[in-house]
Amino acid sequence: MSTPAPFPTGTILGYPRIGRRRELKRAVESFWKGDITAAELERVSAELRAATRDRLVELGLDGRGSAIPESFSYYDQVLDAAVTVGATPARFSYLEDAEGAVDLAGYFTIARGEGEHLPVEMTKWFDTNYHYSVPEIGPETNFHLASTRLVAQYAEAVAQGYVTRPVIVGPVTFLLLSKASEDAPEGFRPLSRLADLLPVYRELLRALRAAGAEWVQLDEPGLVSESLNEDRLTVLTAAEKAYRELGDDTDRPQIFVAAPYASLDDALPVLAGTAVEAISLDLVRGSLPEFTPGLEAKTLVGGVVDGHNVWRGDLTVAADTLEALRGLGSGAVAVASSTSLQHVPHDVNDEPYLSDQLKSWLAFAEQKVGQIATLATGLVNGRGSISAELAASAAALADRLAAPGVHDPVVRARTAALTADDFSRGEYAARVAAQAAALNLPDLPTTTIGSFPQTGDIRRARASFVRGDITEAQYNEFLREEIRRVVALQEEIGLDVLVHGEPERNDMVQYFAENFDGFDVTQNGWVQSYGTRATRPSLLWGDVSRPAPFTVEWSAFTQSLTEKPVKGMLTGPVTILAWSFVRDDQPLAETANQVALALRDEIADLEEAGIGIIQVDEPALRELLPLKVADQADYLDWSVNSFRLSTAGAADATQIHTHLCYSEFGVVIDAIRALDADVTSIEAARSKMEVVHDIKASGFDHGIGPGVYDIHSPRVPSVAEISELIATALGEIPASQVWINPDCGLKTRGYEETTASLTNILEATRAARG
Ligand SMILES: CN1c2c(nc(N)[nH]c2=O)NC[C@@H]1CNc1ccc(C(=O)N[C@@H](CCC(=O)N[C@@H](CCC(=O)N[C@@H](CCC(=O)O)C(=O)O)C(=O)O)C(=O)O)cc1
Ligand SMILES: N[C@@H](CCS)C(=O)O
Ligand SMILES: [Zn+2]
Repeated sequence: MSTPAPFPTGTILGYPRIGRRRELKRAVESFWKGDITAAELERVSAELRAATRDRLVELGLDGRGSAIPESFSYYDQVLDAAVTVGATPARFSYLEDAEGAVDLAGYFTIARGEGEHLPVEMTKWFDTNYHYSVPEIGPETNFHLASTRLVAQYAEAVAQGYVTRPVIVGPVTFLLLSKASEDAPEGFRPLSRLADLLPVYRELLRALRAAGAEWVQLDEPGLVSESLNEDRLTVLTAAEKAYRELGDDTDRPQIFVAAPYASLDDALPVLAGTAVEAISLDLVRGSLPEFTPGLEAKTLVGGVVDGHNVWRGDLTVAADTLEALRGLGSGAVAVASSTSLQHVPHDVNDEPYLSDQLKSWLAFAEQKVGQIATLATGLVNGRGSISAELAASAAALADRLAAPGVHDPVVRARTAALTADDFSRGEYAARVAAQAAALNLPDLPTTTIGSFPQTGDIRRARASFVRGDITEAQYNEFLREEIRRVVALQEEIGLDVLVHGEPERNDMVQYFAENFDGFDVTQNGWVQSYGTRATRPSLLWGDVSRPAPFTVEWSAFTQSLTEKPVKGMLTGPVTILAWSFVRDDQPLAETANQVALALRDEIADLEEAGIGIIQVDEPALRELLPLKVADQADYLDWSVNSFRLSTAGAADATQIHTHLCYSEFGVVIDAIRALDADVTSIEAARSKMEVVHDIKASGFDHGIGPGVYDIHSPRVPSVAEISELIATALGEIPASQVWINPDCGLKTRGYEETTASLTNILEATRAARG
């Protein structure tokens, strides 16, 4: 390498790519529908990328100094890496051209499936609410450089006048996040293919260098996690091999290894011993490392601006941390976001309905870039040069900590007075007897998870109401009519425990945030959840309480329509926290208990209104599990306790359900038992009832509804298939414990497949009862 360019003093690890108004979602979905061509989609995307680069320079990043990450993705960054290295699952090989490359349509087909070809699996990305497409790797995977899209994007930036920094998931993380392909032999480990994968990365790096790239970013969060399927020594050995081999190549851009979401710990000395030129440290989640030989030759990139949350934070603390980092080695220090900013919305100033005070406490992606530019100035010109910004940040933080609502004495008194009794219900045996007498349910009771299809009509009616085009009375009557239909449908199908279908909810967390004190919701604060789907995480800024009942009216109305028991439907405290941006000025456990008490109040009112079954959903229980093993016990303790606090006020005769999905729950099965819900419905169909073995092995003795219908696909399961799943469950779990239900809510499905699937479920259940 000739005269290496220095690492930029201020940078970010990645930027939201969906567009301020979800332009990418609209363009991609239009392409899927055939309304626009691939070329038109490429044009919209190129415009988005160009606008992002321009904006990042306006906000203070160095446009010619490799500070702007090329972190765009049409759908998912892991899928991008897979198609780059030629890892097309065998069932999609028909999508490949003679060079083994797939085009844009093929790329989406791998993500979404086609006909009989199931899509690649999707699972959560570290401890975030982002979901990636899981690569499938086997001995047969023919690694080769199959896409040079990243090189083309770099060239596009150059043509725009910039020198940017291409970003790709690094080889170790890529393999750690992969699963064994269908054709792989039992026990095959994707990481065993590292030696075959590295030459492809080397070729890609050479191509980027040839195009002029000074720096490339390889994302390696796999190195911070202790929760992936390989032992630590294997991971460290792989990291050493990967970065020694890539580092020793001379014809490459300088390598920046990014390690977000926690500290690198023992992976840091490993990287320090290789030739990579820069390493990022997540100094928000992780702590400052000790002096490590080898680091003096690297640029240490301090991730001091939280990429995973929206608070403005304390810039002085960030500046102090950077100083301490500088003290660690004699090399260069730079400032960055702790993670990619893909986890936060675009712009606080794009929120017309938030108060100026709340906005002054917040930093979304644009504001965070501004903070990084400020800290970079401080690194170069000294603290004095940014004293005004440091003072403004300190003032905003002081204002936040003293604001009414952030400390509500009534809420504080309530949590302070909690005793052990508040976390426990009566004996399970007594509950079973009381519920049997109250509910009179058949063997193998059938139910659904809560939501029925959120049709375009429902979303349009809500949009009309929000815009003021229809009155509240009109909107409510529309919802009641929807509920009448859903109840009639469930009675016709023959379900035993009915639901209202959740038509009034825009989102299972945002709806609660709108009805609790201590929260605000955003108008445009979209954050990508997966592919073209996004959510608007709520802002949990203050002490939480519930001013008035809000689900009771809907549940009571529904119960008035039927003789069958209606299940009230709440979102649990852990999930509300996991899917919101949560205040960072007190332990999560304290905030979780406040939310739990707000839910407890709602449960008391539901009981009062005659609702005998109440479900408290905790799909995100597994999601917040810390990446470091040492932190997991404490998390499971407070999360389980908050669920228990929310439900322990219920009478013995009230049947408490919970529901878990979106993860594999085997590792937290003891925590699930400890929730002490009377009935737990859990995603199982998608993994062909695998979880049932864990349930049996754990001695789980409460009600359990392993899902028999994979609601992630429009496929209607046949009676025979469902019967087989029921038989598997009954082979492991006593029939007296078993409930029959789908894997999850039906909100993303259409009515046709929903009706057909539920009808088949009932037919299979009747046969099993016989
Ligand atoms: C279940 N999951 C959830 C997570 N987090 C949550 N907070 N909520 C969740 O449900 N995390 C894990 C998973 C992630 N899975 C999903 C699945 C599906 C979506 C999704 O489909 N999102 C929609 C947006 C949903 C929504 O909030 N809708 C609003 C309306 C917003 C809107 O787009 N309005 C239109 C106008 C409507 C019209 O005229 O048709 C507009 O503004 O243009 C609502 O219903 O009121 C998505 O489109 O991405 C997300 C996560
Ligand atoms: N009650 C919710 C749970 C989703 S995880 C639903 O049915 O959509
Ligand atoms: Zn679910």
